[in-house]
Amino acid sequence: MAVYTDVAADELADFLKQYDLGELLSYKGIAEGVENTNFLLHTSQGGKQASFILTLYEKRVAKNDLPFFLALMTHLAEHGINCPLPVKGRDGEALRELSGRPAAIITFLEGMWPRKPNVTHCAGVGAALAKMHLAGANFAVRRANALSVSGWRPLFDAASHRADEVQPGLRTFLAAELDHLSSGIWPTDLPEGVIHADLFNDNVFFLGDQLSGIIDFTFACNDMLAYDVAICLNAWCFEPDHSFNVTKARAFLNAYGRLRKLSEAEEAALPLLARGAAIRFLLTRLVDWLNVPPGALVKPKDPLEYVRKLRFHQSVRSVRDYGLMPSGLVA
Ligand SMILES: Nc1ncnc2c1ncn2[C@@H]1O[C@H](COP(=O)(O)OP(=O)(O)OP(=O)(O)O)[C@@H](O)[C@H]1O
Ligand SMILES: N[C@@H](CCO)C(=O)O
Repeated sequence: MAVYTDVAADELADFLKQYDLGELLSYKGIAEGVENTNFLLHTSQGGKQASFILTLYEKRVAKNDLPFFLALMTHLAEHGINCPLPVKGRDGEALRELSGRPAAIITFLEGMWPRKPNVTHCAGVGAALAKMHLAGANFAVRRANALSVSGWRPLFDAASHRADEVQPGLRTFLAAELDHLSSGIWPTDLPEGVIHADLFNDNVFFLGDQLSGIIDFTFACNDMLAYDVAICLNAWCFEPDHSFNVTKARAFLNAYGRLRKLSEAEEAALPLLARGAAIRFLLTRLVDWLNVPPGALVKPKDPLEYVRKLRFHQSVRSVRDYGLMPSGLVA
């Protein structure tokens, strides 16, 4: 996360009076991330210290969607997924307002996100993603994916006139890819469920090589489960020089498939879904790159990383290129 909205100490102390979290010892803004404002809080109660995360929801989050995210975290935690839990105030409410923004406190998760993901991390993520998909199966609340195909064109329109400032030719490249993906080829009949939709390495915590939990459900929604797999292929299976690491992909896909087997149709759609996932993050990054709010504590993420990833997916012919032997074929 980042810090877009400042919170004064007395304002926060007043805010915390609505909770049973004890006395505020300290708080600080978290510079990581790009979407929302986050603070790490330390409180003390009866001589015991505790840590929490306070989130102020910013630009891309619709207020009406917040109950979905908070209920989802509770549901997943109740179904064996280690994720933060929303903290309720004395009035039983987890969602309220602070500094003019919707705000919630969530529990602190131990662990570190991996700066240099290895094959073991990728396998851990595959298993965690499959567990999350299975755990979300009976979650009754629904939220459409605002950042699927129909959400990409408005992002393009907002940024395309300046795209060539970031890389010459980028506008034409994006326009052609968008036309292709919105030409009626996007799958509509693959298995759906609750997806995380942003399971990047900074949203997955590990203790050593052991996955300890997942965070940041502010893009979670109902969509194709295989689309979440495609997002992770983008986020976890490329090297810092943006070359694709098929060993990581194989480890990730095999670990996922051991818990939730991809159907033949899902496997066949994976290259297309990976292209869609790449353009989704390319576009949000491009918009953010060109629109850093003055004074915000945030480091925008590089959109061009996703141009290279997208070019790779454009060259993929089947899941074999992702390290998987297609179902139905004998190895
Ligand atoms: N429940 C938590 N427990 C511990 N640390 C947390 C927790 N939630 C957030 N953090 C810390 O805050 C950072 C940013 O959080 P988060 O990824 O939710 O922000 P964001 O702005 O939504 O980021 P992104 O750019 O990934 O969308 C995390 O990388 C982590 O260091
Ligand atoms: N995980 C995203 C940021 C949040 O949407 C990215 O790396 O672009």
